[in-house]
Amino acid sequence: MKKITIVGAGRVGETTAQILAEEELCREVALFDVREDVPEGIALDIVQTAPFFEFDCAVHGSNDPRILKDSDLVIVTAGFPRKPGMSRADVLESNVRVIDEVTDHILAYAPETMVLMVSNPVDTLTYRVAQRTGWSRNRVFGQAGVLDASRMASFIAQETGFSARDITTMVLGGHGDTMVPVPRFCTINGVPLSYFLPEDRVEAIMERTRKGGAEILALRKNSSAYDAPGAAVAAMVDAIVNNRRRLLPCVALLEGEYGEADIAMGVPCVLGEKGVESILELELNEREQADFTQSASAVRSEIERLRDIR
Ligand SMILES: NC(=O)C1=CN([C@@H]2O[C@H](COP(=O)(O)OP(=O)(O)OC[C@H]3O[C@@H](n4cnc5c(N)ncnc54)[C@H](O)[C@@H]3O)[C@@H](O)[C@H]2O)C=CC1
Ligand SMILES: O=C([O-])CC(=O)C(=O)O
Repeated sequence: MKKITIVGAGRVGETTAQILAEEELCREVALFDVREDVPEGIALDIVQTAPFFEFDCAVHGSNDPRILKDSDLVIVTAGFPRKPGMSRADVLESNVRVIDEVTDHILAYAPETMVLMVSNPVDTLTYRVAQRTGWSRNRVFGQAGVLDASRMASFIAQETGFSARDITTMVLGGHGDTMVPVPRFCTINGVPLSYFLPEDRVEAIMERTRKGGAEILALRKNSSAYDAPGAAVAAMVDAIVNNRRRLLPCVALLEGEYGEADIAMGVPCVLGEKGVESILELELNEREQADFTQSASAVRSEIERLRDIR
């Protein structure tokens, strides 16, 4: 992949840019932000780490949206993070305005690109971008489940003492308090989680995962998470640029899968060079499906609020 543009040179945008450059996941990382001079400053700072990390990927920043030209992938991290005590949905109205403006830049300057949404509430804003662009669902998708699954894996690692490298987890649904961790699909090097942990501990880990973003926000105080979010976005980028066809939970537009349509939310997807190549429809048990449906209602109520925003 030649060029990746990150829109929103804030905490998540900067962390992501640094990882993309370090891992040489493209030849050029571009940063766009409305804060005067800031994207140029961040780009310069990242470029100066090149001798340490031994990369020669170019990094540029600008306040001019024409920097989006020729992007193969645009990652959108622009907009307001929530503050302690708020839900992600509480920034919907403020962030829709930002995202509509960003989408118009994408349509004007990068009409051939794929779009990876990060800004919250990510399910509803992914839906908004898909509606406004009219692009096919392989090209417009979002990051949530990769992060939520990594949180769940880290909690399981702490609880069991096993390496996080050996832990595979699955979190579906909307990226909010109704997200759906699925312990039935979690293993430690292929061994089901239930072999190691009793049900009440698994339930506690599921609950901590659902509140994982809020836990960090409460501790960091002036910022929501950005280290693990940046790494999660980079993992998705790696799957795309290397055409790995990884099975990852992504925010995707549903067309009947899991009994839902006209909505974007987290489902297991095959992620490769064309973006979301397909959606895997797992057979959920009764509780998992009920939780997924409840999560879809929460996302749908946000999507309904979009109608009142001009
Ligand atoms: N999907 C996920 O898993 C995660 C999503 N997020 C979300 O990502 C977003 C960014 O979070 P942070 O980086 O911590 O926030 P931040 O406040 O550090 O950065 C946001 C940046 O967006 C820029 N911006 C605002 N309006 C813009 C516009 N019209 N065009 C271009 N840039 C614009 C701001 O100037 C700022 O630099 C938030 O909505 C947050 O909730 C954060 C972590 C994980
Ligand atoms: O908690 C937030 O608002 C940011 C986010 O989405 C996360 O860290 O999961």
